[in-house]
Amino acid sequence: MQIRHASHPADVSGLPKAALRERFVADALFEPGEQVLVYTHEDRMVIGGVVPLAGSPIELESPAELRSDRFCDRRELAVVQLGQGGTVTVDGVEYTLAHMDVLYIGQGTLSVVFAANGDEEAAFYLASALSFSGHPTRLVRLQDANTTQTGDASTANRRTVYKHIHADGAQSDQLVLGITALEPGSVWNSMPPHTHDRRTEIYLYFGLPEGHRIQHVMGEPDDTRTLVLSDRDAVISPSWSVHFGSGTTNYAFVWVMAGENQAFTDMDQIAVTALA
Ligand SMILES: O=C(O)C(=O)C[C@H](O)C(=O)CO
Ligand SMILES: [Zn+2]
Repeated sequence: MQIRHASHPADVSGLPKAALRERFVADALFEPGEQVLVYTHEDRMVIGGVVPLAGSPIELESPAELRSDRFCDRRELAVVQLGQGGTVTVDGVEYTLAHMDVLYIGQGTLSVVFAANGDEEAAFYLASALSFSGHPTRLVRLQDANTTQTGDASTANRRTVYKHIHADGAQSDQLVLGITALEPGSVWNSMPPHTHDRRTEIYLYFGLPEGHRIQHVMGEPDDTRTLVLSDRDAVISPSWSVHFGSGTTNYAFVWVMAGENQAFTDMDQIAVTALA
């Protein structure tokens, strides 16, 4: 498992671009036939990818760094289907996840097995936080997620925000998770920008066609840094950092938060004119 340390904003300001990427970007998460995990000390979140091949299920392993027999001994886990479909079997109960469906798996779960469904591509994105009170495992299909339309085509930020795991949806200890999808012609996410000093947030961009890129912006509002990201790259946003970006076409991303509270609207809005 890769380990990323927590960062102070003053250290990040002058980091060379390669070091900035090493600290905050997680790429190559989706390797055929493998489980890839990244641990960040920012709110002790873990993200990763599992890509089972047809006929070869993958059982979630607990990395040595967690010092726990099973991955969910002290953790809750969210699984998002980024591919076409696949199944997740949680303590013997099988759930089928279609594209953009999310499965919440509670702390105390003993076994999690990922499998492909025939020839469909199964690409499971994993996001986890510490948890000490096992909430029930729950499948939230895309069509059952809380849905909000926001932004405007005239400012190229028309988008749909789907919330799967949140205070009024699937219950969790810390995780708040959803998916935002930009409409054709709209490219700006999370615009106008915000911070939330009470929560870390991680974005995983997907649905970006071949040949396109995302310009992701992080850093303190008056000292921003830019990262060029590709399809299925993730980027860690410490609680002090803005997190917004623009694509060369429309795209979607999974956002997941953990920390002090679960109030989605607890954001400190930042005027576009205050960015530097
Ligand atoms: O496009 C958006 O706006 C978002 O998706 C914002 C994220 O959900 C977020 O940053 C929540 O704190
Ligand atoms: Zn946010």
